[in-house]
Amino acid sequence: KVNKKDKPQLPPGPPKLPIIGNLHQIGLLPHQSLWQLSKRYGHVMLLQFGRVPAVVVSSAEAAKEVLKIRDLECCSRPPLAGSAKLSYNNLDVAFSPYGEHWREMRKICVIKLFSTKSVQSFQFVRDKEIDSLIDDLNDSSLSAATVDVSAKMFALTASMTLRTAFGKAFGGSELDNDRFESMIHRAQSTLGSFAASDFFPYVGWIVDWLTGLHAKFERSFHELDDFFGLVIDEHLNRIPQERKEDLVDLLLSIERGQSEFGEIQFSRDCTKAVLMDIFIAGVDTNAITITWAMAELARNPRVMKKVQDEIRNSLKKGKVSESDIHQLQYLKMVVKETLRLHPAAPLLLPRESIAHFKLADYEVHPKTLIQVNVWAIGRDPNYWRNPEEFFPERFSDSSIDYKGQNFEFLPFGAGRRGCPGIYMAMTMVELALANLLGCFDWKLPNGMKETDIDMEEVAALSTYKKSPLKLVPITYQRPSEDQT
Ligand code: HEM
Repeated sequence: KVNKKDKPQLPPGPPKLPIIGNLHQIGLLPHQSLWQLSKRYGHVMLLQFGRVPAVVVSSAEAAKEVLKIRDLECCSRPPLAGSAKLSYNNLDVAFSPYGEHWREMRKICVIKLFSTKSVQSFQFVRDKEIDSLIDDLNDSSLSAATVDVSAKMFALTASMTLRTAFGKAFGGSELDNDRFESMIHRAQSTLGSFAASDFFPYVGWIVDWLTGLHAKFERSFHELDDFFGLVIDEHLNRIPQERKEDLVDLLLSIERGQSEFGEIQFSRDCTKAVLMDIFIAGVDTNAITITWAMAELARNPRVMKKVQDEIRNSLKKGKVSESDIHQLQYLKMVVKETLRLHPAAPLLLPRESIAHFKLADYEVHPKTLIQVNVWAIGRDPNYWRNPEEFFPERFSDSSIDYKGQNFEFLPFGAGRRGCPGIYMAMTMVELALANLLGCFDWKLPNGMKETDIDMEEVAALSTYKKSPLKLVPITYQRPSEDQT
């Protein structure tokens, strides 16, 4: 006889329907549906997505257990159809399961591609892109034109990433801006899709064929693959004198065995899979963060003025450069506050347990999908006073940072699978924002009030602002005594 007290207890969760389990309870914004469910069933809850058990974590304490104390048990990724397709069968970093391949690929990212030294070596790229952005916005200011900030920020981060990774500008000959943007969004939506084959083994693929999801995955894969193939061919055919080393050159040298990373077979597909990660992780997340920050500032004129004053008074010059950013403490708080309310990946990337373990006294079995709702944790009144308010001052005199040590604030995740691109991301985001705010004042278009700014979200792999943010830039004229 087993005493009831000694029986392993599974986490609580909502009742489920036959076959689909709880899938019907996940709406278009899964982080919000899961947040509502967690209010009823607790900060560690168990759901069933078709045949797959899923544990959803919605508190800092449980997040710490998953991402720190039990990191090793929780650091794999589930085999999902969309990500497997785009990552050349999980040859990349972000979606590959825990193991030797992932460890080596991650090492390449941390030591080579996204290291401080590598990011700093591309400062000239970011400088040039900021110059063109400022010129462009000055033109809009002259004609008092309304600017689509969301689209501009996408173009900016796409150009910065493309030129860093591929040595080529956004809107090059093969891909115009619109095609490039839809290619990225299609890939995002492929990676963020719920495929029937993910949750219904053996039969789900039939549903994916019938609904056209399979064809969507194939299309997205082929357009990315063709693009990467073209870029790689261009690099291979370049005459040596024209070479200016970018991330593709680095990956090709690893492929040729000309580097210290010899533990895995680094094939052409590995190169393409890492390029896919850089694209997907690097472009949209940064653009989304800058756009949310601008939307919050446009809604909060007090904060907008305070951050502009900081930039203009402490730097006493027009364009802000990277070496100036450390002086802008309030700007850094604005970025943190944006990441708290609008983490680009509100449920992080999905994890999968690889062993049996206990979480808050509940049993978790191997092969359980694990989702950490950092969006809900960032809005939890247990950790944040007036959590819905955009109030960057909450970070002054506080050591809370986004680097994965403070579990109430996890926009980049934490632990072994935490984001390795934090430095690259923050360099781009802070530089772009400092220049948007230092060089321009921002007005709302005709007759619009602050409260009219729509903050609705759309979820794909990342969660972005549903309606594009439209604002009118006005070039800031520095008072003449400051012009030195
Ligand atoms: C504001 C910008 C960004 C945000 C909010 C962000 C957020 C995240 C999050 C939440 C994860 C999953 C962490 C986890 O599972 O614990 C992640 C993973 C990752 N990010 Fe970022 N990221 C950003 C920018 C970047 C950039 C610029 C790069 C590089 C180009 C990058 C590369 C990656 C990679 C490769 C992974 C997978 C790591 C792994 O599975 O080992 N990210 N990021």
